Amino acid sequence: MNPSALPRKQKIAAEKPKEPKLPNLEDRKIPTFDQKDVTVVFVLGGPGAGKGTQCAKIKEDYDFVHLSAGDLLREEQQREGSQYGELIKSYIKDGLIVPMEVTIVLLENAMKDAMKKQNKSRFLIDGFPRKLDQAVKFEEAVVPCQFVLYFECPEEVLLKRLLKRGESSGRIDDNIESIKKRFRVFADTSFPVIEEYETQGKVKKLSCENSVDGVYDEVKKIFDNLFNQ
Ligand SMILES: Nc1ncnc2c1ncn2[C@@H]1O[C@H](COP(=O)(O)OP(=O)(O)O)[C@@H](O)[C@H]1O
Ligand SMILES: O=c1ccn([C@@H]2O[C@H](COP(=O)(O)OP(=O)(O)O)[C@@H](O)[C@H]2O)c(=O)[nH]1
Ligand SMILES: [Mg+2]
Repeated sequence: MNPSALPRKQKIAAEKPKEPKLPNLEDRKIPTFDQKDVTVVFVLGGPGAGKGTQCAKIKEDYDFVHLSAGDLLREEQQREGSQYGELIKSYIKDGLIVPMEVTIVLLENAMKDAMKKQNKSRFLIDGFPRKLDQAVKFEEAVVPCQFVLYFECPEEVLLKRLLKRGESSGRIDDNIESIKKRFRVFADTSFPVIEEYETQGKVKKLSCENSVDGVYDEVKKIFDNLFNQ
């Protein structure tokens, strides 16, 4: 149908939705928080490595707040009236990395909220940063991380776990097509973040092939050394 034949209201709906305006972080050169007051641990690993599972256990034992970047993005995607809903959905489905401005603002707001309402100062940031520029910007604008907890895992183990999780997660990216894209993005874009932190001597690497409790025993060795229970 010729769009000029449509009444005005329908014409607008037929147009491609405009890209939403992103928060501007360019001028944010001074971190919001001082590293002396706020502890951030980045928890990284391929999709399905067990980041969320282990963070749920750590937060119980060591008084951390668990902030999953993926969960915050999914919440924002579903929030009524969000200008980023469509954008987030399409990036997640394709396993791509949502523009960092959106994720950083969601994380920073969640941190402020937990500090104010729960008086917390220790944060596990799960599944972020997934790209070098995100790591640089977060440390510049929010707070530098103390260290990176990296769960190493072969792809065949990750694949098995994700397909199993997909039976009940309802996630639009726990299907074979999206999983393959996520593996590619992890290897090409996210792994360099871990390599960069390795050069800074900040990575604590663990295998995640053991049972949940077996992996957690290794996690505990690291956290017992650093934090009071
Ligand atoms: N050590 C483990 N052994 C077996 N299955 C695990 C282990 N850790 C997590 N899982 C399962 O694998 C899936 C992915 O774990 P999850 O914590 O969601 O990983 P991530 O957040 O890294 O994607 C979940 O279904 C979880 O129950
Ligand atoms: O900092 C982030 C974290 C997540 N994501 C998106 O959210 C998806 C799911 O991330 P999550 O960490 O929840 O997946 P997991 O690794 O836990 O399976 C990713 O594939 C990305 O599309 C993103 O864009 N930026
Ligand atoms: Mg997760």
